[in-house]
Amino acid sequence: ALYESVSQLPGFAYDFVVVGGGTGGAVIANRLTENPSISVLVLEAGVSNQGATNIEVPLLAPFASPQTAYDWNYTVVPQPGLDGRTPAYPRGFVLGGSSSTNYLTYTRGSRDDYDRYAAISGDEGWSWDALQPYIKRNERFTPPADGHNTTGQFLPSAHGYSGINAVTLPGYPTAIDHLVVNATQEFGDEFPFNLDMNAGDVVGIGWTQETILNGARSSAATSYLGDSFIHRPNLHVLLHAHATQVFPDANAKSGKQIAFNTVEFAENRQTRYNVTAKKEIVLSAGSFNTPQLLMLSGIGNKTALASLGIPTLLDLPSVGQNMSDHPLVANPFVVSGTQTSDSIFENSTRLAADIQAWNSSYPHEGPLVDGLTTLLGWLRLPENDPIFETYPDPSAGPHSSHYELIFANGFAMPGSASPSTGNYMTIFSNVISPIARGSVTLNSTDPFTQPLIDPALLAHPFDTYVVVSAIKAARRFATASAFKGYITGPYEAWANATTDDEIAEYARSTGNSVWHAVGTACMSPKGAEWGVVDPDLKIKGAQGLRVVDASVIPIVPNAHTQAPVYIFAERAADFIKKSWKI
Ligand SMILES: Cc1cc2nc3c(=O)[nH]c(=O)nc-3n(C[C@H](O)[C@H](O)[C@H](O)COP(=O)(O)OP(=O)(O)OC[C@H]3O[C@@H](n4cnc5c(N)ncnc54)[C@H](O)[C@@H]3O)c2cc1C
Repeated sequence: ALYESVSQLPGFAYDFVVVGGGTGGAVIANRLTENPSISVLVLEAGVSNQGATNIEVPLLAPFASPQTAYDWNYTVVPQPGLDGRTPAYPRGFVLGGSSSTNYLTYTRGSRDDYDRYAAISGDEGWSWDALQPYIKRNERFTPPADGHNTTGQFLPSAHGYSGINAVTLPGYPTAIDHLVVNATQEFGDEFPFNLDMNAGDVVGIGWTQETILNGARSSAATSYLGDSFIHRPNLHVLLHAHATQVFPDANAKSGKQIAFNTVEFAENRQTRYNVTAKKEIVLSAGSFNTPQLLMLSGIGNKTALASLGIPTLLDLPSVGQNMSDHPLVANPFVVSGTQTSDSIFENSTRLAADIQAWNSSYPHEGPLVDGLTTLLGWLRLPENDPIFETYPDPSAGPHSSHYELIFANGFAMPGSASPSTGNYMTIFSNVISPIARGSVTLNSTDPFTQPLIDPALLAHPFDTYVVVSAIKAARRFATASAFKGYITGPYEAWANATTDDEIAEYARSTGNSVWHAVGTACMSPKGAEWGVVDPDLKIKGAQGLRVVDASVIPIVPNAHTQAPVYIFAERAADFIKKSWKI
């Protein structure tokens, strides 16, 4: 059942209390309540996902955040790699979390990513091969909204058809689709076509798979907490409930490990309540809010906690550290065609008509049924690139990339307003194998003050080198004969950036994040001196406290991060079921 107010809540003791009804938390809530004798309460700080056009309609995703009622409205600390700028860093403040407001691309990452997680954690169960059943449990591959023939657009055998979260291929043709595919044929050596980047080897450019069902967003809220699950009598989901601290069990016998069983939360940031977890508390508040909640509860770096007057319960210096993220730079081109998203967004009458057409059809129809991109790709620097004489290759392996190119059929530059006229194609160039590491630290003991978020964007010379290489690659790609007569030239902001230094300065002055921060409650081997959680995602030195969200992922993958979070959460649900024999 879904509750809008504490006054409706039937009780204050549950087997499991899940903090955060987002991507990871929704999976846990769903899987644990498959057993009708197990009770679960989800505390979600944010609002309902129902009836929000910018959440439901895929092409409108960029309007769901930042600076909206569905966003935490965070900004980052000044970024030296971005000329000291402080971009907004969106996070979903809504049921479904960031899966309700993200840009819908479904990418799992590479075989190498997961094999590296297995090596880092010392648990073979995190390897690509071992995770296949969990990938399939998450995914329900469905036909695209327009029902077109998808032969040659994906590898059917790599997909799951009976999972919970819907995945599909683009359902409305765009003006650039065949141009991009043709360019991969012309430049096959440097920019090969990849039939399915979700089959283990990401290298190459291919069709974007998206978390969309019949032309509408498929989020953790519409899938794992959808109508067929949220009415389970043993599942209670409370909105506007912001967890402020977790406490040890007052009655627990003092042993080696501290046992946690109480969550304090505030309704609408006001009245505080306590709720008891009879079995476990699961933290799924995301890469920024999970470490914040841990530190507010006395779990973190002892010295840092002491400086804020917080007594330390568990000295875990890795809490909030080790953040890795994907820096993004947008490269818009001016185009001669008029069939771009600009023609929709620059004309309010056209936009209203397209929304009307979307609303009055099911499966939904028209140009709004897809996210911002219908094709994207993952690419490596050349093997003999001179940069590797200075820095060892940080990529996860040969099936992995150093940078990503994303193709958007219109103007898109996060943090900058779109021009009011004209037609564009944007190629994003993103750093996928960053060396820089960022952090989340407490600014205040007030749980409603945002933590200090430092994603360390372009903070390492290697990362800047990669982004410059990626921008130059985007330019080379755009010279394919497929684009002749279509692309008329680079958009003014970067038209004059030609030397490497000028291109780096363009990156610093316009760059942003792809919003994939991970690693702030990193998993490490059992008994390791570093790390925050064991490979079973339990907090080191604690009982009754687990983390299931993006923060446990040790290094940012060759992926937009929702699918990796779903995959981690599916395995985590199995850990919990096994350890409680439920
Ligand atoms: C704008 C944007 C675009 C993105 N685009 C893509 C994309 O196209 N494809 C992709 O794969 N990934 C994308 N991502 C990244 C991806 O969505 C996230 O990595 C993933 O959803 C994170 O899952 P999570 O479970 O860690 O956190 P979330 O899904 O964010 O869930 C955390 C939940 O906890 C709640 N919460 C936080 N603190 C508290 C508290 N103290 N008490 C109670 N509740 C709390 C939050 O409100 C939220 O609901 C994007 C992200 C953003 C923000």
